[in-house]
Amino acid sequence: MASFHEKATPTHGVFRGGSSRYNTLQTRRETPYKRVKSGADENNENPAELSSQLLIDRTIPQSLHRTYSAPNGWNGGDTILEPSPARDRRAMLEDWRRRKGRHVTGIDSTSRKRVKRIPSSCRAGYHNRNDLQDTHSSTIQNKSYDDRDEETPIRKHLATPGQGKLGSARRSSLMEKSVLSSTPEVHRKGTHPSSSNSALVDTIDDAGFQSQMERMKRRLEQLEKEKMDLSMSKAPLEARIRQKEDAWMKERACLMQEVQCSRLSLRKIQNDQDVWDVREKLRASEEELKSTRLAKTSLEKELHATKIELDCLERNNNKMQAEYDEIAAQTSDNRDAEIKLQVLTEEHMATSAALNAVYAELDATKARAEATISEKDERLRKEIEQLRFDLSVMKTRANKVQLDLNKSIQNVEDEDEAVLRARIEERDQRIIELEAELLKGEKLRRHMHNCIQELRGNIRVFVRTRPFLPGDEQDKNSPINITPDGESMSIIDRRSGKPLNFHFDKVFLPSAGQETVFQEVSDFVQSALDGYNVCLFSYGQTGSGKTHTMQGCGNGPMRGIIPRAVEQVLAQANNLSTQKWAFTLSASFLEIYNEGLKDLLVSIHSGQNSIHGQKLSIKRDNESKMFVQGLTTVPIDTTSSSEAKRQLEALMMVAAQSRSVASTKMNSQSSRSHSIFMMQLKGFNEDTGASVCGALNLCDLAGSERLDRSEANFDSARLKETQSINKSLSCLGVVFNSLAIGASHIPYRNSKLTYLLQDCLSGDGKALMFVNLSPTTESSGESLCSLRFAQRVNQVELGKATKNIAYTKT
Ligand SMILES: Nc1ncnc2c1ncn2[C@@H]1O[C@H](COP(=O)(O)OP(=O)(O)OP(=O)(O)O)[C@@H](O)[C@H]1O
Repeated sequence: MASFHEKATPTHGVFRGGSSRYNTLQTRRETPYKRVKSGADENNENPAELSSQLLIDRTIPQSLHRTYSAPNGWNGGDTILEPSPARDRRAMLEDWRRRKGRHVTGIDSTSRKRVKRIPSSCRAGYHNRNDLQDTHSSTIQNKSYDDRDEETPIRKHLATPGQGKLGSARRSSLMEKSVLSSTPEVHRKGTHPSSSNSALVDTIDDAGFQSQMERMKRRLEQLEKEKMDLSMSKAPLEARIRQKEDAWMKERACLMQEVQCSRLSLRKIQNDQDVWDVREKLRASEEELKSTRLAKTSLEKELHATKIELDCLERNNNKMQAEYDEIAAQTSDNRDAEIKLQVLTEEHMATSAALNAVYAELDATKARAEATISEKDERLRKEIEQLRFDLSVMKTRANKVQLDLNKSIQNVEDEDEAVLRARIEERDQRIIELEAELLKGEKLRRHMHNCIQELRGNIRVFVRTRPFLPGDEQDKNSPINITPDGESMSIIDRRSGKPLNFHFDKVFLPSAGQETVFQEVSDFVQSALDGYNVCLFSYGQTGSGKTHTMQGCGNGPMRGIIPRAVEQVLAQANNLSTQKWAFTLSASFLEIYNEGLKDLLVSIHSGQNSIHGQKLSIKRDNESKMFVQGLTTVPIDTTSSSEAKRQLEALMMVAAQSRSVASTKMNSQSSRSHSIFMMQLKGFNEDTGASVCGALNLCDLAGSERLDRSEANFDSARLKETQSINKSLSCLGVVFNSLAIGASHIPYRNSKLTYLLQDCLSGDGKALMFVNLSPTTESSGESLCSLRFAQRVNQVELGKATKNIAYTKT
C-alpha cells in the first residue's frame, strides 16, 4: 500500500503552488483515486478498474477527458505550468513520460522479485509513435499485477465505465489516438511516416494555429465556466460522496468482518469432526428412515391384513361369544348338576358308611345271636337230656301219681268250680293294673328327668360317633365302646391302654341314622316354637361328622338336623294353626371366618333387611337380644309348607356355595369356619292373645385340628384359618369353664362365636351340644380331648331357661 501511494499518488504540493485550475483538477482526481486504491488494495480487487471508473464517473466531466486526463504525471515536477493548453499538454506529456520511465516497476521473471525498470524509450527519448507504443507495451507487459494497476490515467480515462479493462488491441488504438490528439509536439517532431498525422501537425503549425488558439481560448473560457459551475456543485457532491463512501466503508468493514467470520466458521465447520460424525449420523439416519419407510409400508400392508383378520376374528368372536353364552348357560346347569352330584356322592358315601355300620352291627348281632344260639343249643340239649331223665322219673312218678290221682278224683269232684274261676280273674285284673301303673311311672320318670335337667339348667351333651369310612385306616377295631343303655361309653386311652368311661345325656351308636338322631333333638326344636332361645351346635375334630350331623347331605334320609328342624317347625306351625296360632318365620345364614362375619345369603337380594356389601356387626336390640346388623334375613312363606320347604332348600344351596370350605388331609370338604343357621319364630294366638318369640340357632362349628395331622401348616392361608379356628374354640372352652366354676365374669366377648351365642349360653336359652367322634384309633387322642371338653360342658349348670311369652289379652 505504502509503495503504491508513493509511486502513484501525485505530489500534492505541486498543485497547491500551481494554478487554481490544476489544483481543482488535482483535488478532483486525487481524493477518489486515493480512496479507491486504498479500498481496492484491502479488498484484493483490481485497483485500476475501480480507480478508472471512479475517476471517470465521479470527478472529471467528459469534456475534460481529452484535455486533462491524458498526462498522468502532470504533477511530476516543481515547475509551475503556464496556462497554455498546448504547453500544458506538452509539459504534462513530458512529465508523464519522465515519471513513467522512472517509476515503472515489474516482476523479474527469473527471480520473481519486484524490480524497477527504466524503459529504453525513456532513456533515449521518444522518436516516433512506435517507440511510444513499444515503451508503453513493454511497460505494461513488464508490470506485475499491482504495477499494472498503475496504468496511466489515459488508459483509465479511455476505459468505458462499467466495462473494466480493455483488450490490448483496443487499448493500443485508443491510446494512440489520445496521444496523437493531445501531443502535437511529439507528432511534429516524430519520424512516423503516417500521412494523417503529418497533416494534422501541419494544420496546427501553419495558419490555423492562431484560429485554433482562439477556439481553444474560447473553449477554455467555456471550460472555465463549466468548471465554475462544477465547482459550485462539487461541494455537495463531495459531501454526498464522502457520506456514501463512509457508509460504504462501514458497510464494507462489516461485510468483511462477516465474510471473515463466515470463512473462519466455514473452515472450522469443514474441519470439525463432529460435523463429519453428524453427517455420518445423518446419512445413517436417512438410511434408517428409508428402511423405516419401507418397514412402515410393509407394516401398513400388514396392518391392513391384520384389520381384515381382526374383522374375521371379531366375527368369530361374536360367534364364539354366542357359543360361550350357550355354554355358560350349560355350565351353570352343569355346576348345579355338579353340586347335586357332589351332594349325592356325599349322600352315597354317608349311606354306604351308615350301611357299613349297620352291616357291622348286624354281623355283631349275628355273632352274638349265633353264640347265644349255640349256647342255647347246648343248654337245650342238656335240658333235653335232663328232661328225658326227668321224663323217665316223671313217668315213674306219673304212674304213681296216676294211682294217687285216681284216688283224689273222688275228692275234687266235691269242690266248687265257680270259686276257682273267680280267683283266676282277680289275679288277671291285678296284673293289668300293675302294668298301667308301671307305664305311668315311666312317663313320670321321664318328665321328672326333664324337669330335673331344666331346673339344673345343664347344657345337654349328645355324643355321636361316625362309622368307618372307605378312606379310614384298615384297622377297623375302634377304641370307642358304647354301652347298650345309650348313655355311657368308654374309650381306650392310647397312653395307658385302659378304657376311660364317660356318661352323657345320649350316646349314639355309629349305626344310628339321621332320623334316630333327630328324634332325640326334636323336643329341643319344639322349645323354639314355645318361645325359647334354642341353640344346637356340633363340636369335634375335623372329619368327625359335624356337618353331616347338622347339615347332612341331600334331601333324602341323609339330611341332617337343620333341614329336619326346619321341616318340623313348619309342620308344627301348621298344626298349631288349628289352635289359632299364626307364625311368621325368617331365616339367616352366616359364617364366622377368621374372626370376621360373612353373610352366606348375601347373593339372595330378596332379603329386605340386608344391605349388600355392608360390614356385619353383632349388636344388642332394644330387648337386649343379640342380633347381627346388616345380615340378610329371608322371610319364609308358612302358608304353603311345600313352598317353604323349596325356599329353605334354595337357601341351603346358596349358603353351601358361599361357605368357606377347603380340602385338607383330614377332610376333602373341610369347613374352615363356624356356620350358624338362625331362624326367628314369632307366633301369635288369636284366642288367648299370647305372643311368643323364639329363636333356633343351629351351629356347625369348624373342626378342631392338629396342624401336623391336617398339614395346614404348609399353607399360610390354611395355617391362619386353623389358628383362628382353634383360638375361637378355645374361647368357647374358656366360657364353659367360667360357667362351670360359676365365675363372676364370663368372657363372651373374647370371640365372635361366644359373643353371638351369648343369649343361648348364658342360661336364658336352651343349649345342646353334639360331640362328634371319629371311630379310628388314629383319632383316639383327639376323640379323648373332645370327650373331656364335652364332660366339662356337661357339668355346667345354667339357670332356668326363660320362655319369651307375652299376653295382650287378660
Ligand atoms: N354318621 C355318619 N354316617 C355316615 N357318614 C358320615 C357320618 N358322619 C360323617 N360321615 C361322613 O364323613 C365325612 C366327614 O364328615 P363331615 O364333613 O361332616 O365332618 P366334619 O366334622 O364336618 O369335618 P370338618 O370339621 O372338617 O368340616 C363325610 O363324607 C360324611 O358324609
